[in-house]
Amino acid sequence: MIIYLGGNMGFNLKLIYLVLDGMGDRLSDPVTTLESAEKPGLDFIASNSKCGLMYTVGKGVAPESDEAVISLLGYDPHEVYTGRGPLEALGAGIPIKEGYEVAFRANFATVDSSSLRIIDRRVGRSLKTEEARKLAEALDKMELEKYDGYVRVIATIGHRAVVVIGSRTRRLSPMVDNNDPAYKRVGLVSIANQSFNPFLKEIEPLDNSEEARATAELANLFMKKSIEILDTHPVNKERVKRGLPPANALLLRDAGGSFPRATPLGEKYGGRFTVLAEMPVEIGIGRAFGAETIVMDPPTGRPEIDYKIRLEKTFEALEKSDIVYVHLKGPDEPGHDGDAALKRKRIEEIDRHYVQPLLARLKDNTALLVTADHATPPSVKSHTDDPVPVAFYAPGIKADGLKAFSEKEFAKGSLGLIEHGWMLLPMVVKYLKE
Ligand SMILES: O=C(O)[C@H](O)COP(=O)(O)O
Repeated sequence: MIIYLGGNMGFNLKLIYLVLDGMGDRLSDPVTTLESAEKPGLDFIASNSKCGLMYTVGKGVAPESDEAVISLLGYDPHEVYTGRGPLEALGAGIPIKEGYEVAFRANFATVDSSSLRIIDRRVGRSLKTEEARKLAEALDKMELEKYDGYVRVIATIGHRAVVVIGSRTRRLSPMVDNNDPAYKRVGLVSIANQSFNPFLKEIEPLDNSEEARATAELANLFMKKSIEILDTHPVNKERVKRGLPPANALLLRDAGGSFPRATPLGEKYGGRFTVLAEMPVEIGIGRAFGAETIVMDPPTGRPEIDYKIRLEKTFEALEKSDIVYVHLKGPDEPGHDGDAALKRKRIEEIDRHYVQPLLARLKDNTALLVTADHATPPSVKSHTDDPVPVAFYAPGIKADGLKAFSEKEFAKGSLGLIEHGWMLLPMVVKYLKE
């Protein structure tokens, strides 16, 4: 990975780029989570910034986080994207052999093992990372009967995992469908389905190549064998005894067989670029795009401690960087679960323990850009294509003086409606260098 070590090329201001995962709701929601939350820090930013709304990838696209984050970093995902699987693999520290291996993002899930009906795509969010590790170990290095095939399975955080399907002798292809019906594959990109038939699908090749056919066959072989092994695994037996759902299948999505080839972040913006991330996919993006990438431990459930650590790391990184991108997962999960009260609490926690103390310490050599990678409205329980709020605060900037940090209020902002997330950062960097 290339990390740009060049000096600060003309930055007059440094930048903290704060992205709150899934923070936005629907513009059409009667009251959005942001509107109902107590968040004096974000509201201060709203009244002292230039504000607007932004489609993070484009109108009509309900993006997954990875394509949205790539876009927020200033790259058109249609040009550089190679699938989420390899980014998750890079985040988990797994190399992939381009041409002979295909990586998928995977979810441990609960299914009815005879009908293959999906009971819960995330094992009720009750699977501990330690349990997932044991289950993954039972599947990892599985040999497949065809095409000299084999599998790597690595658990990452909670129910999340990476699955790599490989062949020792045959070339494989990422052009295969998801077996996870919650995401529709369009080319290499996946789009969240707002409703779907809850059954595990067979993986289909997406083109007529031998490589795609072989990859789909190997993935389906793995699926069958993995359900047999998981269903009777002691971790699952123990979970069922305790009244918990078993993690007895893996949902695969977002196959990819290579890493993005793009100008590294530091070189693109002519400065030192750091990414602070807690989830494997954002860690993978930081690494794939050549940023200095700082891994934050997953949240412990004690926000006052977790955000204090994140804040310290932000300021440490700022010492050595021109741009520090900080990705906080907080609001996204309760959005997916339709839990509006918890989403509100997550935003309030970030405000109290991260944003307010950050504002108190912000020096006049630093600007702040705050937005979300997509909306995850509790009213929909999935990502949507709604535009998200974006605020740019810089010392001395002519602010819009908006009353609150919210979707509807930001529709009045001077930044207007930004059509693509990738337009934002180049514009901001130009300002930082003026
Ligand atoms: O939480 C995650 O990993 C993703 O952002 C959402 O993925 P999911 O729909 O599989 O929960």
